[in-house]
Amino acid sequence: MEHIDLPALTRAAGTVRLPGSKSISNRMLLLAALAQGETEIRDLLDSDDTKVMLEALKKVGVGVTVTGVNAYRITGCGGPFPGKSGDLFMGNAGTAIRPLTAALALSGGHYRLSGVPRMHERPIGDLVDGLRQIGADVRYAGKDGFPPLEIFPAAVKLAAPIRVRGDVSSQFLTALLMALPLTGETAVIEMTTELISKPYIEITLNLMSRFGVTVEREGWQRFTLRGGQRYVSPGVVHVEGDASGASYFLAAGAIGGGPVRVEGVGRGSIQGDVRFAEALAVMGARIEMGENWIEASAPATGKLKAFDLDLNHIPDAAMTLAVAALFADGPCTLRNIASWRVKETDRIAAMAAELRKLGAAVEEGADWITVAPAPTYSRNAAIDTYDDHRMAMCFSLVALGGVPLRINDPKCVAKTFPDYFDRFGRIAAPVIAIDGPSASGKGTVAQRVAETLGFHFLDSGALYRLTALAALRAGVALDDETGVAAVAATLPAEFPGDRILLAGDDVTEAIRAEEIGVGASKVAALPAVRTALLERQRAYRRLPGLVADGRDMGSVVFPEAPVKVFLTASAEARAERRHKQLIGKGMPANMRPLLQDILQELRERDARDAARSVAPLKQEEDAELVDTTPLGIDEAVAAVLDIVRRKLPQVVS
Ligand SMILES: Nc1ncnc2c1ncn2[C@@H]1O[C@H](COP(=O)(O)OP(=O)(O)O)[C@@H](O)[C@H]1O
Ligand SMILES: Nc1ccn([C@H]2C[C@H](O)[C@@H](COP(=O)(O)OP(=O)(O)O)O2)c(=O)n1
Repeated sequence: MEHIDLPALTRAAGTVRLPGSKSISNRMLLLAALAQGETEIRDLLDSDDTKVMLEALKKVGVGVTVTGVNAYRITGCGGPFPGKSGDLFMGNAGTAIRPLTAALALSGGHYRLSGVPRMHERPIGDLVDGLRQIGADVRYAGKDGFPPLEIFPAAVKLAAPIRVRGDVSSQFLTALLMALPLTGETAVIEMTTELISKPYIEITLNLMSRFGVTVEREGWQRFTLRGGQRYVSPGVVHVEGDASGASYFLAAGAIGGGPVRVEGVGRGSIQGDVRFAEALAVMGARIEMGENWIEASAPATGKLKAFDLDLNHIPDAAMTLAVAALFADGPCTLRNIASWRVKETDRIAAMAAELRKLGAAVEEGADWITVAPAPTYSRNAAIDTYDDHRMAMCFSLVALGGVPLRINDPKCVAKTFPDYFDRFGRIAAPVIAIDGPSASGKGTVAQRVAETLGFHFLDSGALYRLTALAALRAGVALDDETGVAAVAATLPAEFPGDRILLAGDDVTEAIRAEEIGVGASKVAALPAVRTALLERQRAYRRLPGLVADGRDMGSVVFPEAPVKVFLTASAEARAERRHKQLIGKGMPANMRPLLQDILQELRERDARDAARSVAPLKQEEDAELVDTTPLGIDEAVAAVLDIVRRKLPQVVS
């Protein structure tokens, strides 16, 4: 069985940009397709389900243009689909087949809808019944009540209210609501059973109103769509981040100190799961919220509080609380979570079994679970995930309590969050930041420390050197800020083994040339260049940890680094090292700069790196000074490892 081993972690801090919400992505695609005008959709989720929707829309005559990363222009039909026939493959995308069935049934064409075998086991009968009540001609091509479906043109009549069940899936109601404006007539929907997952209907109503169609609602029983309303493109729309996915990172901030900020959901969010932040606040976590972001930090007291909460409104995100409960100051009870029993797995049973492996005392009932924290937890427990993405994601948080563990079958996160563990590493992997002037030994020491600890290594100077070299090769002047920033943003660099490639060309040696060092120092003074390289550097933060060397590792790129070292040496010692390095490389004496010239150039570079307006080279207040003037390489490495041992005792044995 594949697995991932998470080390004992102590601190989580940083920023995560969330992937787009699946529910919102597919609703927006359909509404944009039915609307009059062009809609620019930004931050669309890149997943199997959205691909299915995009392909289907193209087949029935909707204009789809890719305008950027996760950005599309949808040319709406201003009414029913113009393509009057089509064979549409829906994969296993519930959020595509349900609303499309309704919209196609009202488009006056002949269509077939099918999917993977599992899709043909997922019920759609309540929706088909609803559509048949208004005269739509939808037939089962396989088993009654399930896809595949065949749809024929039919005359629709809306005289009587449409009566549908609400207790199986709220997606049937969503599908009808989104499609009915195609008729142009007044339509009424009445629920025959209690509606579940109301927050999802709120999302539907909210998005419909953004496209100009309002629904009158009497409680959750009766919905009226007045006739004569049409969808009109609102122009540019952004897909919110996935709020359930946000819960892991917010809990990470609450358990691991924080602050952890998620971007893509916030006060303006229309997803019910943002209320997870309220539950964390009940646990004492400090929560801040903006229109489009939420930030979580540990309680001021340092200890999370026990809770007893009804979590019916946030069943998915609530799983995260069951794991956070391990670090609370008393037993925690999660109530009204019966739906856990019928999700990807029986989540109550699965949660109880895996929490017990860690040593927590767990009690469970039909629709509740109580987790009593233990003073210490078993190390290196192997957690099973039951093919349930949320089990894998929640249990990653255990590591932040300083408890190493194994997570089996981690790839199950692909269902909603394929790069979850990379993103988790970007807020939780410890960073050792080593900054200092040229030839202080940063690169040599950082690399050795990384090898000793088994950590990843970032030579940030190499990125500035690559930028300078790439700019020179492209004929871009090194003081052309916009031009060089564009080069930096699209740097075609690769780092196979010990080599460095630029557009496939081996430049490992070329970027070490003195004139490229000077060029690097010049382009590094341009703010737009620094911004262009920022995220690229942060992406190096991965588990089990990172050693990063440069000028602003501790101040700008990884300000939350738990270990910050300022490595320096006298200018004379550094000039001498560079001189020796050149001799060591076999540079002939007649081509070698004189020691005094190296010293002069080094002083000029120090001055430029320290005087620039953005991210100047300086010792941060929380960085420890290591002066290597009197030290050999081994001693310098030992000095840094001593600091790591003191600050991160769990990573050095
Ligand atoms: N503490 C030290 N004592 C002597 N020489 C050193 C020491 N640290 C590094 N060096 C040597 O100095 C040169 C420059 O070191 P490097 O790691 O490239 O510095 P930086 O990355 O800070 O520019 C290398 O040849 C390296 O072997
Ligand atoms: N994090 C960083 C790393 C390097 N730079 C700039 C400043 C340096 O003069 C150049 C080259 O960096 P590099 O670390 O490769 O240079 P040295 O080996 O220390 O001479 O890039 C920076 O501004 N910020």
